[in-house]
Order: sequence, then structure tokens, then C-alpha cells
Amino acid sequence: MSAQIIYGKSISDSIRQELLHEVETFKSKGITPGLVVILVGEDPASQVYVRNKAKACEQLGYYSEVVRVPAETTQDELLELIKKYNTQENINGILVQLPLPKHIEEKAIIDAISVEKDVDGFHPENVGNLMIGDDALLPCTPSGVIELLKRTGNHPAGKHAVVIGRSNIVGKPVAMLLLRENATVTICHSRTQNIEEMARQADILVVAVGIPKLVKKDWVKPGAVVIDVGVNRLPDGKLCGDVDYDDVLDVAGWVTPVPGGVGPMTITMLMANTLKSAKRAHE
Ligand SMILES: Nc1nc2c(c(=O)[nH]1)N[C@@H](CN(C=O)c1ccc(C(=O)N[C@@H](CCC(=O)O)C(=O)O)cc1)CN2
Repeated sequence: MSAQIIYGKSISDSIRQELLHEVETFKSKGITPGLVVILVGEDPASQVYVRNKAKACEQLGYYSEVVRVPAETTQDELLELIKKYNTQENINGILVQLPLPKHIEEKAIIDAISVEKDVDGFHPENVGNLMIGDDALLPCTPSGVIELLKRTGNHPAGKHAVVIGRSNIVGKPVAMLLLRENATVTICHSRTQNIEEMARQADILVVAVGIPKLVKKDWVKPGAVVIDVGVNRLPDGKLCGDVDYDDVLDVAGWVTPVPGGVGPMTITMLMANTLKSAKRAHE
């Protein structure tokens, strides 16, 4: 039997519809959520993502600013910019598009964003709050993964979730979120022995390593939910995930495609975080 496809685009569209209603109520009180997106340099993929973030703001009626600065911008200049937006009242969310040029220390930038406006959920205080289960702005891609699972009826509670990848942006936070949802969580990485065997034990398999088509059908337990967070561009220009989608289709119970799976959830969850931050600012 063929796996059921998890269409992230359509789930993302319904969440945006829900957000639109919430925003209308919020705006009727005279308050408009505001987001600033800062892009350093001209990385082509980042330019697309930043444009899509501005479009999402427009679609939902948010105030938005896109600040494009040259790749040569110094770390101090970028820190000054963040300082300005930390105190600008009509801005509820600050996002610095990653990756940054090599001469800028990512951690220094993330740490400088006010915790309340950290709509990426990357600030150490938000990460700490996620760890201890307190209210936090949650990282967008990982919270998008949880939404995909819940909205397809694949609730993590009691399931064995295996996460392949341990990045600060996806692997670690998605593992913490799955734990918070009462899954039993295993994290695998480049030094894990028998990684295929580990993966095969998963009821929910989340893959975020950046290796095109790494996961084959013999890594997947029959009926498992396979969530592919990878977005890799092949030499022919086509996109593919970290999972060999065609190969796993007749073994998995559910699978996300690339493109059109996890990716579209990232910007939608950013919009949800910006609204949350705006609401908190006016409590
Ligand atoms: N500050 C941040 N930087 C980056 C983040 C982030 O969450 N915060 N994530 C990624 C880039 N990203 C958003 O910024 C992002 C990546 C992918 C998608 C997406 O919709 N992907 C589509 C395919 C798009 C394409 O055709 O290229 C899909 O998978 O269907 C949206 C946002 C790194 N930087």
C-alpha cells in the first residue's frame, strides 16, 4: 500500500486562514502585528524566503519592514540595527535571515535580539523555556513539524520518535517538542552506530541532516510517519529532501514531500509567532 501524503502547503493555508480571523479581531482593537526581516547579502535562496515572509505579512495584514544590507556589513552595524528594532514599538518580531556571512558571529546576533521579539525562537532564553516547558516563542520549522503531525491525527504521545540530526535550529528543538508532546525520543547523528536500525524502530521518523535522499525504504518501519525537513538543491536544479521519497512510499504510512511538505509551514509558524508576540506586548 502507498503512504498517505502530508501536504504541508494545504495545512499551512488552513493555519493562515485561522490566523487571519485572529488578526482581524486583534486589529479591531487598533493593534497591528509588526515584523522586521533583516537580510545581509544576496544569497539567492534567502532572498526568496525573505520575499515570501513579506508576502505572508501582506496577506495577513501585518505591518512589515524588510531591511536589506550589503554582505560587507560589519557585526557592529548589524547589532546597531537590532538595537534600533528592539525598542521600536510597532515591531513585535525581529528576524535575521540565516545563514549570515562568515565574518558575522551568528550567536552574537541571536543573543542581541530582545527575547520578547525573537520570533525565530533561537534566543537562549526561549531555548531554555522550551527545555523546561515554560511558555516560549518556539522555533518555526520544529513547531511546524508538530502541527503537521497533530493535524494529520498522528499525535506523538506514546510513540517512539527518532530524530536524525542535532542542529540547534531543527534537530534539538524538534526532539524537545516531541518530548513535550509525550513521545519517547531518540536523537541520531553522524556518530550514531547502526543508524538505519535506529531509524527502523521509529513510529515517527524526523530527518533533518541536509544529505539528499539519505533515508531509503529499509530505514523505515512499515506504517511509520516520515517527516522530511531537508531541502537540497540537486545539480539539475530540482529540489529533494533527506528522504528518498519514491523509495519509501510503499513502506511508510505517511510521508511529507519536498517541496510542499515541511517547508511551507516555516513561514506560517513565523506569522503565528509574530501574532503571539504582538498579543503579549499588549496584555
Ligand atoms: N532566521 C531564519 N533563517 C532561516 C530559517 C529560519 O527559520 N529562520 N529557515 C531556513 C529558510 N527558511 C526560512 O527562513 C525557509 C526554508 C524553506 C521554505 C520553504 O517553503 N521551502 C519550500 C521550497 C522552497 C523552494 O522552492 O526553494 C518547500 O520545502 O516546499 C521556507 C522557508 C534557513 N534560514
